[in-house]
Amino acid sequence: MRKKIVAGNWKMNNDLQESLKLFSEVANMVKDEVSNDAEIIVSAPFTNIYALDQWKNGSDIHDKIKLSGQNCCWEESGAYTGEVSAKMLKSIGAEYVIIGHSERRQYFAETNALLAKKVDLALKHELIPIFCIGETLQEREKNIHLDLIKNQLQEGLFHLIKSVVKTVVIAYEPVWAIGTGLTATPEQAQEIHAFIRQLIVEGYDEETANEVSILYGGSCNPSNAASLFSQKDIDGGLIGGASLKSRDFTDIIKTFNS
Ligand SMILES: O=C[C@H](O)COP(=O)(O)O
Repeated sequence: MRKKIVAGNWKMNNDLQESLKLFSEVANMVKDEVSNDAEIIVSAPFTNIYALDQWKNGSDIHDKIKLSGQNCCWEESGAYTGEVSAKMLKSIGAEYVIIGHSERRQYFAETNALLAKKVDLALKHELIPIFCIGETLQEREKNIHLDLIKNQLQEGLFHLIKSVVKTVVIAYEPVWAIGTGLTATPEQAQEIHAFIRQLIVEGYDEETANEVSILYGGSCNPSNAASLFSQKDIDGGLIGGASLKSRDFTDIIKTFNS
């Protein structure tokens, strides 16, 4: 059965002290207020993951919040100045890694073929990829968004065998909704999530499709999370801006209580 997941993507925000403060606030709120079994993930900047893992291990929340990287290199190791490998991430406590976020695709020209290599290395080092897909406004207006999403999955993820693909998390993030306040309506998001699940059925089978968690991302906040997460094929969220405020992030997690 697929997991319910709320993942916070801090992006390039929070220095070390700010990260420790926010993480401990979230951890304490989660401990006191969250009674559901949603998987909670914080995707912090590389530089702060080790310290957050140390803090976590010294606290009583241990496994309640998992750590994630926001990217990893497409190569195992070597002369790639500025890059961080999947193995390095695993060694400092990360259990997940975001791959193919639209900001990486846009600002770093990451292609589906490159992302497929990252997925393979993440899995090799026992990191669960959170594989991001989604269309721009122009692509939606041109009505090519379904083909685009299909390509992103076929080229970036569907090379995996069935037993492996079912362990991966997919995040559907319409680019036009990221950081804009323009959330997809629950119906718009559900339509695409159902389409994604159907593609998994076609590429693999129904059982596999039912195992894969598909998250929604794009201006998700405490006011709209419940209506989004109540959709049949939406298994949680990848949260940007609202994950930078402990109260908002915890309130989003708590929507799985209701
Ligand atoms: O990874 C998170 C997404 O880019 C969503 O960001 P946002 O919640 O700030 O729109």
